Amino acid sequence: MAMNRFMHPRNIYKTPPDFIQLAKDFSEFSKITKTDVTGKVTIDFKDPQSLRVLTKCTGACAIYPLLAAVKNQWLMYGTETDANSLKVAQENIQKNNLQDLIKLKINTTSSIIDYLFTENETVYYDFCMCNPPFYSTMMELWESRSPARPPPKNGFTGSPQELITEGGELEFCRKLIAESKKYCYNILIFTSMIGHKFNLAQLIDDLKSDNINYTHTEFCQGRVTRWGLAWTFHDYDLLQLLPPRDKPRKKIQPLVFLLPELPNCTYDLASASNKVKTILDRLGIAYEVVEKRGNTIKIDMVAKVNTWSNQRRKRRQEKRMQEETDVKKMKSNNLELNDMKNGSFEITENTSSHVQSNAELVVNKVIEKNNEDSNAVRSTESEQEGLLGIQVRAVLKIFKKDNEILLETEFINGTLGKEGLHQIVQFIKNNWK
Ligand SMILES: C[S@@+](CC[C@H](N)C(=O)[O-])C[C@H]1O[C@@H](n2cnc3c(N)ncnc32)[C@H](O)[C@@H]1O
Repeated sequence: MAMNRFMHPRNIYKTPPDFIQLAKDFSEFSKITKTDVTGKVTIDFKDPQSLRVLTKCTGACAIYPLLAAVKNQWLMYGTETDANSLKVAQENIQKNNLQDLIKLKINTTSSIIDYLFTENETVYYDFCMCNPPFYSTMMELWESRSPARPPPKNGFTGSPQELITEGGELEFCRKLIAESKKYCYNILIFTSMIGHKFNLAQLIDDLKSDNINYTHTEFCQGRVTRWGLAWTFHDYDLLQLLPPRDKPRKKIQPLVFLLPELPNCTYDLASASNKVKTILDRLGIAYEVVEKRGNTIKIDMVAKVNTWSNQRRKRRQEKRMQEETDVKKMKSNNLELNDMKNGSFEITENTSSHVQSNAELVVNKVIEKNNEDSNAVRSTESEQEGLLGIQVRAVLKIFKKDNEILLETEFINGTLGKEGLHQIVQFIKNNWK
């Protein structure tokens, strides 16, 4: 679904770019355009090469300083760690003759804004904007899109250094927040673009718990949604930056479950979260406590194999197989005993198969059938393991409210979708004893 109807009121693409004019101005762009039956000029948004040419004609590097300088004549100061990106950005600035408005500086440190103030602590900026690399690894980049979703309508155009940073955008923005505290008087408003909604929620929690004044918004364009986060340490009304949305989007309420009291256990957060962890261990689901503060514990869990569904069927099957093996053993012992009594021959495994009774044949058939079934279960699991994909990744928030311990779940990604997470929650509920 195109998100254009939720576009920010000041989004410059509210008026779509004029592809006919671009094709006239840039011969390279005219080569990738197509004219449809209605005469509309368009490009293939799924083709990375077409997107690369398009972004080249609208400016990919230092794009925000360029837009701010051209639209508002703001003085912008751009920073970049990648020498090549900095070079291309500098060329863009010169081509547009904006070197008086935009200055660039290479950042050779691991800081984000810290290094800007090492030489001069008395520089002041109205605001800072950050477009962080979104992912922590190439793997996360690919896994960020659930295979359950249709293929992306747009190709990826970012290079690895543009898209990847250690700890992903969450840690990048946390670092920016930490550095912002140090330079709270040098910059009036701090802002960052956020690529993942679950990171926005985490960062908002961080700002809230530090009592920092913040606001956030959504950028909707084409089929992409991104989020913007702004915070300040000054007495500044951030809400005036954001006019209310004319068409509010439906808010998805998180799913919250009551975790009842456990027998022989104190009813508190620690016991409840330990129980959740024990159940996740039992399911072989990897997890990490990502937050522990006050009345809240947050667990980031990643299930790579579906170990929770059909548990009852698997248990019934195992029990039946055990009973059948016991029956078989008993019968074979009886046979052995009879033969010993008759003094005819010693039973070996080979000879016993020749003296199977019909009943045993039936038993063996059932065992064979059951083995087939359990192999089928195993092969599906090993196929799933072979895929090395994520079945369900979610954040489990266990918190105390009004003397009750609650579990709130947030689906992040995974091939089994939200249904997979519901099944895990159901498993937790069934085993809450
Ligand atoms: C998503 S890209 C944005 C590219 C470009 N700044 C723009 O807005 O068009 C993120 C960029 O952040 C750069 N980067 C990563 N760590 C940085 C840091 N500590 N300081 C400045 N830039 C950094 C990366 O090299 C990458 O080019």
